[in-house]
Order: sequence, then structure tokens, then C-alpha cells
Amino acid sequence: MSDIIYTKVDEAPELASASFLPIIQKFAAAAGVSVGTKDISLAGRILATFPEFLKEDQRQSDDLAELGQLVKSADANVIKLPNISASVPQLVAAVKELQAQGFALPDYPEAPATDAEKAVRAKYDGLKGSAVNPVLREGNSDRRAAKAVKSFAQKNPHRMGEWTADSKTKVSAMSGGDFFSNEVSTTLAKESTAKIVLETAAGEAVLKDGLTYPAGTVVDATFMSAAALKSFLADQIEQTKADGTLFSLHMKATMMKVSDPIIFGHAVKAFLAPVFEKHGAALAELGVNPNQGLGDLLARVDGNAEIKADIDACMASRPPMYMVDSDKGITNLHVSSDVIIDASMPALIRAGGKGWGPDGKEGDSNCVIPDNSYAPVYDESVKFFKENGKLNPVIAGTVQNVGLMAQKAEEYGSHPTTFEIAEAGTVKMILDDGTVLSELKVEAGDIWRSASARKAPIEDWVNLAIDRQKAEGCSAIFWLDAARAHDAELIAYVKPILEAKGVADKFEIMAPREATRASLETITKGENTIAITGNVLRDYLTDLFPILELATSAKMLSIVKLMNGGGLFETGAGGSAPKHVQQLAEENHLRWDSLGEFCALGESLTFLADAKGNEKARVLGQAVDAATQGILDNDRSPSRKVGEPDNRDSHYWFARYWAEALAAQSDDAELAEHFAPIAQALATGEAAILAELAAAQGPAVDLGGYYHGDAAKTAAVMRPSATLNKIIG
Ligand SMILES: NC(=O)C1=CN([C@@H]2O[C@H](COP(=O)(O)OP(=O)(O)OC[C@H]3O[C@@H](n4cnc5c(N)ncnc54)[C@H](OP(=O)(O)O)[C@@H]3O)[C@@H](O)[C@H]2O)C=CC1
Ligand SMILES: O=C(O)CCC(=O)C(=O)O
Ligand SMILES: [Mg+2]
Repeated sequence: MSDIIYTKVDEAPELASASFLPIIQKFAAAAGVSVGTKDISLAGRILATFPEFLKEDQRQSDDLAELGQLVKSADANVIKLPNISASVPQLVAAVKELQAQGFALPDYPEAPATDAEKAVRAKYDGLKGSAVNPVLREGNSDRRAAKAVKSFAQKNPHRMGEWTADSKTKVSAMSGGDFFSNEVSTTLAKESTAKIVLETAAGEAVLKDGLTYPAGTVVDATFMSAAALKSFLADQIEQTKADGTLFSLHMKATMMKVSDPIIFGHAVKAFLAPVFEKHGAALAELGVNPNQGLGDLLARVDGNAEIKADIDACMASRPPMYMVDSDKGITNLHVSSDVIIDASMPALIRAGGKGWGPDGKEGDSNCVIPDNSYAPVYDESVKFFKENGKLNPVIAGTVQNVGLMAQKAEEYGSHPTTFEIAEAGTVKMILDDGTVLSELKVEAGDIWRSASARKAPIEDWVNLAIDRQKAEGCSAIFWLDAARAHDAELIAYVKPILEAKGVADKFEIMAPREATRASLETITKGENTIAITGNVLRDYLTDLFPILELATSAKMLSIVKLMNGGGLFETGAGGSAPKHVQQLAEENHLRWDSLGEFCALGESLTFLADAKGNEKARVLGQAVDAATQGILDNDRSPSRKVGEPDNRDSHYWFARYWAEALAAQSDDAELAEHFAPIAQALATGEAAILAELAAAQGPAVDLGGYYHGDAAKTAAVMRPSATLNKIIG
């Protein structure tokens, strides 16, 4: 196993790796540090899942499974780039592309009938959604902006949209019948095995059996009422129209891969309610599944003039929709993974509450977030900015995050125990000793789920929070709602640990809405605070605050201290930026910012030095930090527009600053001597390298595939400077 694993992923970060990884490998080799790769891309995972369909030389090892083992050992040192969490349309597109490349994969069975089809479908379902992060995240999360990054943002403020008191933008959530209001929660006194059953008039059906939980696990059960959801959505469509705003729905269909596509499907049905009423049978005949979005629906009805006319008439009577791409007519409801709440809501808030409408103009929006567990965070943010105007990044302090994440904590681990209920009845969670843990009455169509959080991760999280607060000395808030069932169980863990350690006075505990307001007040004053949150808010807040403070979450430091001693270094807190790939393909400009990778690389090398006593790695890591500083000080980050420096230019500068820092240091003479000529060559070659990089931009390029690009073609596109390539080798 290599000293450091750099993950092979998808989309923009993978393109960036084609340019950056050769630099890392070349520099690391000088310190005897090996940097290998493991493939966790969507295409790679598909190929690894179906060896029986592939020729010998097409087969691929199951790298995710290997990494899943590695992160449970003290040896782990993994740099994890963002990867695709696939919706069904993305999965289907990836399979099509691979088939066209000659991989004889089975089609994705939409309505599996035979046992063989059901088996194939089960395998594909395992690849869907957030299938990677939960496997690798064997530790809790420490996400923050590095000091240099934060002070750069204060000195170079990004543009912020204006917030005005009369903005019509608002957040709308259900007032009952949702996961938030139906939740029950218990902490298990002893190790237990549980089953989930649905009792109906006809008898008892087992939904899940053999669930095992260690003592001390917090186990929740809750459900969303389909009837309440339907009436809420219908109301919101009407209200949006009355308000004269854009209708927008913000879900997390990737991480919440079972529940949220269903809720999304309800929204598609609600928006096109008259069409479903009139043409329900015909739509079913055409294989329409609203959970797969309006895009899929429109493709299936193509050619049916009557249905299309009714859709057009319905859309014309509806409020305008918030658009993903108004030029191409792609709406919020086209694909469930196009609008992902953690990125979409902060972008809208940063823009002063504006989204894009079908006319290509900005407008205020009704932001529909059905479940009320976390909607208050966005609602309170919107209210705060309406009252106080936009945040000023020049003086704003920072909100760091310590997130409970390990071992599939909370809602983000709940998909195996989430069910769309087929028939009215009572869902019970029953322990092996006969204890009925929860008992909830449900109707057909309700979405029932159980989430859990284990004792060891919870304690590790509280201790991490104590360490981080001690290191920062700033205010620190546990975002827990004493009135919510699950949070009350967590508070019962938190308080005794804080008291035992004598630090209870350093922390506050507040419900998400109050914590949002307190945190926004704190950073507005220029002070810092730590948000100590559960898994969902870890995800949401580490986009929300960075996007307001730094313009993007790509610049975040994301450290996962693995519970068994290893290190997982995530790059940034954002995703794989599909829009960036489109731009590269069309005009050979990659605006992806690798700052998250730079930060993660520095941490990973320092971790290696500490773990293995490799002092050369420490010197390399310190020089990485100097190079990152150089990128910021000299404004070498990629620009957004073709013809201006892009991702590849930033890598050239990073290599140069890195080599210069190594040549200049005196801790390791051998490394200094090794890197002096490299630094010299990079400096001498500056004009030629920049000219070669600039010359490449403009025309469309062929990468040989979107999900499974051709390595040679990608390398040719991403490494267009012969002068630089000669130095890097
Ligand atoms: N850790 C992980 O593995 C994560 C994976 N994902 C996955 O990523 C995909 C896309 O998700 P989405 O919600 O659209 O979020 P993204 O974070 O990919 O994109 C949102 C926007 O953020 C900006 N952005 C993100 N990263 C960078 C970067 N390094 N440099 C510059 N700008 C950046 C871009 O803005 P602009 O267009 O203005 O340049 C981008 O369009 C999905 O498949 C999702 O599941 C999402 C989050 C985390
Ligand atoms: O795994 C995913 O689907 C997304 C993860 C994410 O958004 C995050 O960790 O911030
Ligand atoms: Mg996120």
C-alpha cells in the first residue's frame, strides 16, 4: 500500500487531478513518499460491481471495499476528493457510456421482474446516491477555513448580492406530519438486535430483520405523512404564485437516497397534478416514475402531442420555476440531484435571496424545504439578512464546524432502514427481548425511517469539540434542540462529558434556529464560533458559512480524524462541479480551484510525518503550506473566464512555490539540493509554460468520455505545456 492514497473520482476534481497528481507524485518521491490512487469514481464502482459481465482485461478491483478496510486501520492516510453521488439519471447515463465503450454491462432494470433482474437492480441500487462517503468516514469531521484562507478572503472580498428588507424570498417548511414532528428516540441500555415490522389488518410484514446495535446507541424512528406532504406542496405552489416568486425545492436526494427522491417525486406530481390526474394511466404505461424527475418524464412523453400540450398548459398556469439552466430549459424539478440543498441554499443566500427564473432573470424565491428539522437554519438566515443586510466578508469572523459523522451517524446512515409504506398500519421497532422501541401509525405512501448514532462516535465527537474549543478559545455551540427527541438523547451524552471535563462553561446548547442567529451575530461582529453539530448540519453548515465568508466551500480544510488512528483528508467541502466540466469541454478552460486539495495535501504530509516519523514528509508538508500561501498572496487561483489563467496555471504556480520553499528551507539539506534545480527550471520556464497553457484554451476538447474519460486524452488536455511536462516528467 502506498504511503498516501489519492482518490480517483469524477468530473472537475478528476480533471484537475490529471494535472496536479503528477506534480504531487514527483515531489513526494524525492522524500521517499509514495502516492498511489484508488478508484472511487462512479464508472469505476460500476465496473468493479459487475466482473461477471466483463472480459478479463476489463475487470476492475473493488477499490472502495479496500479503502473501507483501510480507514479502519491506523495506517490510513487518504486524500479524498469529492465524487459523484449518483441519482438514477446519472447512473443510467454512466452505464450507457460504458456500454458504448465496449463494456457489456446489463441495463439498469427500471422495473425488475425476474430474479436475475432483481439481483442486477440490487447491485445498481448499492451504487446509487452517497455510496462512498459513509464507507470512508470512520471518524468525525473537523471542517474550517485555514487561517491563511480566511485572511485572504477578508482582504479580497468576493461579490455579495444585496439583501433588502422587502425581499420576497422565504423558506417554507411543513408545520406538522413531517420527520421533525413525528420523531421518537431512545438510547439502548444494552447491546440489542432489532427488527422492523409493519402490522396491518392482514397481518405482520417484516421490513427489516437482524439490525444490531451496541449498547448506548441512540435509535430514532419517525415518518413523513404523504397526505400532509401532498397538501403542503399543493399549498406552496399556490402561495408561490400569489407571492409572485419562483418556486424552488431544495432536497438532499444524494445522501438521503431513499427518502428524498420520493419527496422530490411528490413535488413533480404536485406541480403537474392536473396532468397526472388526466393522464395517470398513460404516464404509467410510458414508464413514468415521478421520482426520476421532470426531465425523464418529458423524454418519455415526447411524441405524445396531447400530453405535451396539457403539460405546457399546466406549466403556464403554475408559478415560474427556479431554474438549473434557463438557457437549456432545465428546471429545478428535472433531476433530483441537480439542486442539492447544501450548495443551492447558500448560493441563493449569497446572491441576496435570488435564483434564476425561466426568463433568464434573477428573482426572489419561495424555498420549499418540506421537513422542518433543519429548514429553520435557512429560514433564520434569510430573516437575519433581511433585517441586517448582506454579510460583509471583510470583517466577518468565521464559523468552524465539528460534526458528528462517524459510522453512518444519524439521518445520513438511515437509507437501509427507510421505507415507503405500502399499506396502512403500525410500524414497530422490536428488540430481541421483546421491548417495543417505537410504534408509529402510518398510512400507505408515508415514508418511515429509523436513524441511529452510536455511543463511541458520539463520545469521540464531544471530545473533538472540547479539543477544538481549547485550541481556538472562541465561543462554541452544540446545535441541539432540547425539544426534539433525538437531540434530547444527544444532550444526555454531551452534558455529563462537558461537566466531567470541567468545561461546561465554555459551551452553549441551542436549537438550530437560535444557534443560527447567535452564530450570524457573532461573525457579523468579526468574532469566531464553532458549530458542533450532527451529521446533516455538518454538511449544510460547511457549505453555508464558507460560501458566505469565502465565496465557496472549495477552500475548506476538511479533516476526518479516524477513530482507529488513521487520517482521512477531504478536499474542500463541496462537490464535483459538473458545470466546470461542461466549460472545459466547450472552451478548454477549467475553473476548478484546487485550494481544497492543497490544504488536504499539507495536512496529509504532516500526518504522515507524525505517524511514521518521516521528517522529510514534514518538510514537504511545511513547503506545501508555504506554496498555498504563495497561491493566495499572489492571487494565482483560477479565474472563471476562458482566456484567463485556469486550474492548470494554478498548478504550475503551486509547483513553483512548493519547489522554491523546499529549495529555501534548511531543515533538510538533501531536499533543498534536490529541489533547487527544479525551482530554477520552473522559474526559467515561466514565460514558455504560461504561453503554452494559454494557447491551449479556446477550442472544444474531447476527453473520450464524461464518466469514464480516456486517460491519455485527458492527460493531453490537462497537461498541455511541454515545458512543464519536461520538468515534472
Ligand atoms: N464530498 C463529496 O464527495 C461531495 C460530493 N458531491 C457531489 O457533487 C456533485 C455536484 O454537487 P453540487 O451540489 O452541484 O455541488 P458542487 O459543490 O459540485 O457545485 C456547486 C458549485 O460550487 C462551486 N464549486 C464547488 N467546488 C469548487 C471548486 N473546487 N472550485 C471552484 N468552484 C467550486 C461551483 O460554482 P460555480 O459554478 O459558480 O463555479 C459549483 O458549480 C453531486 O454529484 C454531489 O453528489 C457534493 C458535495 C460533496
Ligand atoms: O456524499 C455526498 O453525497 C455529499 C457529501 C457532502 O455534501 C458533504 O460531505 O459536504
Ligand atoms: Mg455538503
